Amino acid sequence: MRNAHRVEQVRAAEAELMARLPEGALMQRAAAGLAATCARLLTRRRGRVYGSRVVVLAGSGDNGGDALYAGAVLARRGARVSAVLLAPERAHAGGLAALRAAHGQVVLDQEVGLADFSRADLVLDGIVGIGGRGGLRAEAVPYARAARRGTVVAVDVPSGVDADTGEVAGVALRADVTVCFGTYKPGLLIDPGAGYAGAVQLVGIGLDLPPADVSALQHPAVAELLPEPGAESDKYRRGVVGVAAGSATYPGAALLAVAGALHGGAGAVRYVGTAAEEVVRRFPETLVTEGGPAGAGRVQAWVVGPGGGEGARQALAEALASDVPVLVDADGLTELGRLGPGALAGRTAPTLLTPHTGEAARLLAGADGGAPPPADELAAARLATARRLAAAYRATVLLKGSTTVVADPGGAARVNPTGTSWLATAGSGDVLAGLAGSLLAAGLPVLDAASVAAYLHGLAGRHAASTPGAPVTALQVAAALPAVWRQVRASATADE
Ligand SMILES: NC(=O)C1=CN([C@@H]2O[C@H](COP(=O)(O)OP(=O)(O)OC[C@H]3O[C@@H](n4cnc5c(N)ncnc54)[C@H](O)[C@@H]3O)[C@@H](O)[C@H]2O)[C@@H](O)CC1
Ligand SMILES: [K+]
Repeated sequence: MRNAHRVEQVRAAEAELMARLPEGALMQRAAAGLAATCARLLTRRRGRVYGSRVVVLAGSGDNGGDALYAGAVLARRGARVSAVLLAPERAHAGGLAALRAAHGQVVLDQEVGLADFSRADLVLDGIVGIGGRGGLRAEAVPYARAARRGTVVAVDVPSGVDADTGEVAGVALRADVTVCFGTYKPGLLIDPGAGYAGAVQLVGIGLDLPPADVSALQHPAVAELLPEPGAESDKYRRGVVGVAAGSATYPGAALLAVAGALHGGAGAVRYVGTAAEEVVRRFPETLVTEGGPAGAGRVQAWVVGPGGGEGARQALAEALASDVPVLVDADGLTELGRLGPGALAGRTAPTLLTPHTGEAARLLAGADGGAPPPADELAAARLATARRLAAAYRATVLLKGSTTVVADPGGAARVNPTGTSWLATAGSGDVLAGLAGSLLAAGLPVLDAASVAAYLHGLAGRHAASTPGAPVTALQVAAALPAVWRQVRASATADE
């Protein structure tokens, strides 16, 4: 599990540790870790550190201090290091002195700085870290825009990315590698910020941290959560997932949701809706029932809404009246947006909403009574949007898109690290809904079911795309689920 903490949590932990350590010790730890990563990258790129060109972009705070100290270490190993000071009168005094003592150059002319930047083997972005507010200031913008040939290493966070949210106001430095200190920051895991961070490496500095603000699953945690049948399990004990999906207009959604559900670990899939004939023809193992969820017999979770069309309203009402977890997707979300949060008020079991940003906009409008906010604004503030919806509907929300975010009404949040743009294909959301519903029926808590589903779905998208090396269909994503399930399980066995 990758755990990320907000700036205020990091600051509190740092203050507590600094009080027990000699002055500057923490910065030395950070700078040493940073310099070690830079040396590795230079060695990989040029065979050695000696003689390589390194540019340090140093802002006015401690982030610049880290970068200057790391620059000094590289200069002592023979790198030709120049530091571009973006606020010369406020540059970190200790870091600057260390760099000068190691015979590093200081550049004050922007033209020269930009030329150095463009031809450096390695650039250290120490303009601003967790103390950054708002977008990059004007003097730093040319560096974010300039062409460059070398590797950019961001110090703690790419400058211009909001550490708490991943939001980017204006331009930001695009890094190949980000070396962060003490803990991951949410902004390194959530797009658009995650897209600027490149590969993220964590350097421990000994912080004693509270529970994470946001976390991202990795293989071992997913492997532990995957449901596994015990010796006693029959199909009913393993859980039955009910899928109310598809309509005369969209029969395909039924097939795709069932395909996802069949691979999610529930013991059986019960389909209700108008596409029963097609479903059984394609997936004979599916149980089918005429009518709606109310008359369908006992299930352990409902999936309602994919391709639901005109029947979505009734199916939603019947599923929500049950006392089992309900996943609401697609047309079900449109209906829920019309009804507002009151429709979930009487629920005794968890509800999971799986909107993309357009559906999220309609849900927010349903909660606030206003006009739907622009979907691109919601996409740019993914964490805040998911949390806002979770709070308004008192439901767990899986907000789909580039970096899928899952937020619980209690405040816990997970971000999905396996996403891929291959999943932006018709019907892929139906597969995800079925998969997550199946994990709910198998007994996973709702935050786990949602985040494990997003994780497997992302891996399956990558797997399916890599096999033909071409665009994938949603059915191919569903078909890849067993392979990625095995891959995750195998990695856990290898770790044991
Ligand atoms: N506090 C600590 O103990 C440690 C801090 N460390 C480093 O210190 C950083 C935090 O240092 P600071 O609190 O000094 O903050 P930063 O260095 O991140 O930024 C604050 C400075 O940048 C300026 N600034 C704010 N927004 C800006 C913007 N948009 N564009 C340009 N300049 C802007 C501010 O005027 C201020 O001078 C961390 O990110 C990390 O790199 C590490 O050395 C580890 C230990
Ligand atoms: K930075």
